[in-house]
Amino acid sequence: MRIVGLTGGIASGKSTVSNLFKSHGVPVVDADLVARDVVRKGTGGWKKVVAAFGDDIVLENGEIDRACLGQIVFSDSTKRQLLNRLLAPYISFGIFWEVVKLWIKGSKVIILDIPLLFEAKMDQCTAPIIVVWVDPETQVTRLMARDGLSEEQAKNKIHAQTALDWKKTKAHIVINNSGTLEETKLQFQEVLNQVGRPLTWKELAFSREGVFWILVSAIVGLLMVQKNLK
Ligand SMILES: CC(C)(COP(=O)(O)OP(=O)(O)OC[C@H]1O[C@@H](n2cnc3c(N)ncnc32)[C@H](O)[C@@H]1O)[C@@H](O)C(=O)NCCC(=O)NCCS
Ligand SMILES: Nc1ncnc2c1ncn2[C@@H]1O[C@H](COP(=O)(O)OP(=O)(O)OP(=O)(O)O)[C@@H](O)[C@H]1O
Repeated sequence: MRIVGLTGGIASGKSTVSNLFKSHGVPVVDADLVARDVVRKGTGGWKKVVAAFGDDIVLENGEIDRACLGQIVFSDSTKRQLLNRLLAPYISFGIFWEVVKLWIKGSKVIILDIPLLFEAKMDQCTAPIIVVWVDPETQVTRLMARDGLSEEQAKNKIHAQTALDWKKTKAHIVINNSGTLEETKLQFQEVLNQVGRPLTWKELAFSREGVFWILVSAIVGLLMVQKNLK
């Protein structure tokens, strides 16, 4: 199985690119969705977060007030690190489980769309790594427009993440999403070809079929050895 890492900065265009993958039939594990699931009312993650940040971040319906928690953690790095530490085990397990489900289905190539790929050290389990890059001005403008933020709020969120230019240096593939959607789609075609090339032996061995054939070969080998010993 090939697990492709898709990362970037906030509002750099990860979801835009992951939607292109989905529309070409390539399954995507979205870490932001997993991160939402693990703090649903009553879950273990919810309990940890409420115990650490207090009832002020809980809405009347019992769910976490994400906007309020976001305001706290995006302007205070100590609190952000605390939130990351509390949720990391739940998010890692949630991602692992989503990958296992796709493995069981027989998917050979999957995309892991995760903003904190390097910070969570998940870059070690993914290859190739795609970084969706955007120039700093466009990033601020798109983030302000999408989330209705002031320039200061948008910059706070951007600076809460590892620099996008650094992530770019760690990428196997860079998609420059600073231009139009059409320009991004043109780059995407080439990326799709690269991602879809035949699996390596190692990737094949970790696919569902690979494990099946390894097991069959081991059983046949054992039977032959037993037969020869008789
Ligand atoms: C702070 C929270 C409540 C804000 O929720 P909100 O709905 O406003 O934003 P959403 O979850 O859609 O995230 C939007 C983007 O913010 C960025 N972001 C989210 N969490 C973090 C973080 N801890 N550090 C840096 N950037 C982050 C990502 O680029 C993400 O794509 C939420 O992001 C959260 O619970 N974050 C901690 C979990 C986490 O690490 N998520 C990232 C997935 S690995
Ligand atoms: N090439 C483009 N041209 C114009 N707008 C774009 C382009 N790419 C993305 N956008 C817009 O920019 C915003 C951010 O894009 P997107 O949601 O894909 O980013 P993201 O990296 O997934 O964000 P997040 O980190 O918050 O999950 C969206 O409103 C999207 O419609």
